Amino acid sequence: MIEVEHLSKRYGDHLVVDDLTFTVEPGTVTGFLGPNGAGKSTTMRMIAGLDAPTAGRVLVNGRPYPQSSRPMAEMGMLLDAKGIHPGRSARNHLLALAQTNAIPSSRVDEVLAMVGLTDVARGRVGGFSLGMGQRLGVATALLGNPQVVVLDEPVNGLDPEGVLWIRNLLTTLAREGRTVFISSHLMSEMALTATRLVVIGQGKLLADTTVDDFVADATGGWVTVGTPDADELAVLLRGPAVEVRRDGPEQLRVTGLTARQIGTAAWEAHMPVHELAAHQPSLEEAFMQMTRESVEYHAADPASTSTTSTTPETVGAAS
Ligand SMILES: Nc1ncnc2c1ncn2[C@@H]1O[C@H](COP(=O)(O)OP(=O)(O)OP(=O)(O)O)[C@@H](O)[C@H]1O
Repeated sequence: MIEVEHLSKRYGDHLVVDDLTFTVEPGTVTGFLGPNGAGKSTTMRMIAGLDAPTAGRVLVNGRPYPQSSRPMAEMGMLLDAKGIHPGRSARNHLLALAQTNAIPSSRVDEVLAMVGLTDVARGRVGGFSLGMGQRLGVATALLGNPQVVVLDEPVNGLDPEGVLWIRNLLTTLAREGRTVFISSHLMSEMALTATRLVVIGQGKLLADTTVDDFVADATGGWVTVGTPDADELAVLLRGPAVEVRRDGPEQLRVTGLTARQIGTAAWEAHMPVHELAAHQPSLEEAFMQMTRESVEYHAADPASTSTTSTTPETVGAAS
């Protein structure tokens, strides 16, 4: 379990993490979301004890992580997959870590097999692709068979097969009762992998909920209604908070009412309905809605910037 309690981090006059409190429970994959610069990596670094909080604290399995006597068995982390010496082989990198952490060397071959690097384990890490480096980072995180796994952007650089692999791996780790905390910019991936979400914006907690509730709470859903009485039903349904749009000769798009309310209204008015389909916003749409106010780096409208130069901020568009 990871307990983040009133955690803050200030760099100069910039409050990068602002009084964050949340708990990451064992047995589930929890996604960590926020626009660029929201403070996710800084929070993960404080969880790892790599950055000292300005205020508040983080407990990993009940105590500050730097106090752990068996750190690699307590928590495995992937924070920067590039932080491995390029001249070393993957196997030697893992062996060195195993030796200094009292981990049997047989575990090295085990994790190499788990991440699919057995065949290239004796090759120099400097020659690895981004995806291979990412796999080695995951192998490093899992070396101590940790109870808590924290991965910053684990999907980065992985091909579709790799994405599927990491999704299955994370789900299996959670099913084994471990605490799994991952950040990702890929919303569709997060929707498939995580069951809980912690969302932050400008360092502040915006949501700590399940993926299902996060999407259900977002506005922007609509109901498609198919009926030969489209004009009459549109008149019946329209109201101050209800918008009805014609999508086809026998099709309406209704916002502001549930499928159940529409079905009941049509039935009471004796109007036949041959299609009634509720559309929920995607996780991506829900995320954009929630974080719109706290996005630090907005992409400029291309139409309005066609004659101006592009600044670094506009390149780093919010994802
Ligand atoms: N060592 C540092 N010194 C000063 N400012 C920093 C430092 N580290 C991070 N920041 C600032 O803190 C803010 C949050 O950065 P952080 O990397 O934690 O965000 P993030 O949510 O991980 O972003 P991204 O999604 O782009 O990776 C940014 O404005 C960043 O410039």
